[in-house]
Amino acid sequence: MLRTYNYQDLNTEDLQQLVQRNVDPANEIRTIVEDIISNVREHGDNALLDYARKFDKVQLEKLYLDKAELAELAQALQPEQKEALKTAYQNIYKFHQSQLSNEGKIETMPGVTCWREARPIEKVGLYIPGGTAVLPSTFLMLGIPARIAGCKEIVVCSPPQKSGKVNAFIAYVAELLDIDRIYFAGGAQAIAAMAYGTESISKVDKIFGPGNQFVTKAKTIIQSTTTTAIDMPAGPSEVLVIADETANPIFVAADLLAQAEHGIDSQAVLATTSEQMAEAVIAELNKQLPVLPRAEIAEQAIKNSYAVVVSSLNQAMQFSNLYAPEHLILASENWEQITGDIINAGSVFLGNLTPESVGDYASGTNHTLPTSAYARAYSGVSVDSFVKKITFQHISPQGITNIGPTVEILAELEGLHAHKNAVTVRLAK
Ligand SMILES: NC(=O)c1ccc[n+]([C@@H]2O[C@H](COP(=O)([O-])OP(=O)(O)OC[C@H]3O[C@@H](n4cnc5c(N)ncnc54)[C@H](O)[C@@H]3O)[C@@H](O)[C@H]2O)c1
Ligand SMILES: N[C@H](CO)Cc1c[nH]c[nH+]1
Ligand SMILES: [Zn+2]
Repeated sequence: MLRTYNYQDLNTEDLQQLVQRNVDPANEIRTIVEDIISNVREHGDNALLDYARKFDKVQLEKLYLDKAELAELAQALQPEQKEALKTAYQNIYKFHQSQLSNEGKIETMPGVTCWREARPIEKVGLYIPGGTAVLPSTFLMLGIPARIAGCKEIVVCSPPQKSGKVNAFIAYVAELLDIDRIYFAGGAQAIAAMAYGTESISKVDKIFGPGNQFVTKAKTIIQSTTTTAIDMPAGPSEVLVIADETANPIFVAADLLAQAEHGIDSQAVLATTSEQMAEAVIAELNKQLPVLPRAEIAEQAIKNSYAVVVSSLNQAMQFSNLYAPEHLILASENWEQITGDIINAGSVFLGNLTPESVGDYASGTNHTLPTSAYARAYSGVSVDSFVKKITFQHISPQGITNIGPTVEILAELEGLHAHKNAVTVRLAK
């Protein structure tokens, strides 16, 4: 069920192929998405209504739910469900609030002072996935840092459910976050609407949130064609588990399946130092998978997944750094030996008692993370993602005497005499 490779049999080309995911060689996804984007640009709200009919099978009467409608929907929740969402809210809030740091002022030379201050991005767009599963946890993961950062306008889009509404959990999170409206827009059309604006939806400065291949492709396209920025490419979920002989195969299989159940294009990879462990995990997958309610989805994802047998934890880490997983689980009693070697990963789960699911929901870390090897260069969402850091400098009378001659020489060297003069006129005073 899980393809297994021996690391030592793989050459560099095999490894490169193995770590590739979600490639779109014939540009099929790009072509579909470009067409959706230009349709939304041209037809605005009407295009969104058409796509809701086409992709979400919903005939919408209006494009959003307001605060009163959301509050009414939220009443359907049981007290323990509200409590669970509140606990998650508090933990995520605590962890993200700790990210608000005030950097000190630095005197680079006597009288020359430099510093940075954070300012919120004013208009942000949050995409909350809702195709194969509705994800209120993603709403918390994006809404909390946006609120902590102090963003003025928060536009929220999520695909409409068959009921023509949003689900009660999403409605309750909207209440916790004090959100005024949720727009019914899913997929690439939601991203286009927030990047260009429509009659109802404001154009935003930056779009956040994970999604399927259509959402992710739309984000990467609008990033290069509009002035709207994106958090990162955060596509189909993936996990890489490093397991040695101290791992528990029941836990490892459960962790692989937890990400496999997200979508047929999710990927769950095992890198193990023990052939017996690989066999035991496969036996567990065979037991645990068929009884899952989302077995069909998970089975497809597991077909798209594999195990690699390595000779040491160091070799496992070498492979993991090449793969650059969204989630990395160190299923070993010896995890402390190898954390220092982690170079590329979105979020890391240490030891045998730390399931990835805790990060998905409630430990406090953010679950919006780079996929498809983008963890080589991107970090996951944080409060920093919602602010710009503006640099400041101040030069005192002593400072201009100290730094002025250096700038004059450098400006002269570049042949930029007006630059030099801006210093010279001050030195002459
Ligand atoms: N990386 C992360 O941080 C992270 C976090 C949470 C979820 N995820 C991933 O987000 C994804 C959510 O995907 P989803 O599909 O459930 O929901 P989604 O909201 O991303 O996508 C649903 C929308 O896709 C569009 N769509 C569906 N089929 C289409 C088609 N054939 N052509 C054009 N558009 C189409 C529709 O508009 C639909 O509303 C999953 O893959 C999950 O693994 C990633
Ligand atoms: N694992 C997802 C990120 O890839 C996040 C999530 C939301 N709900 C459950 N899981
Ligand atoms: Zn998950």
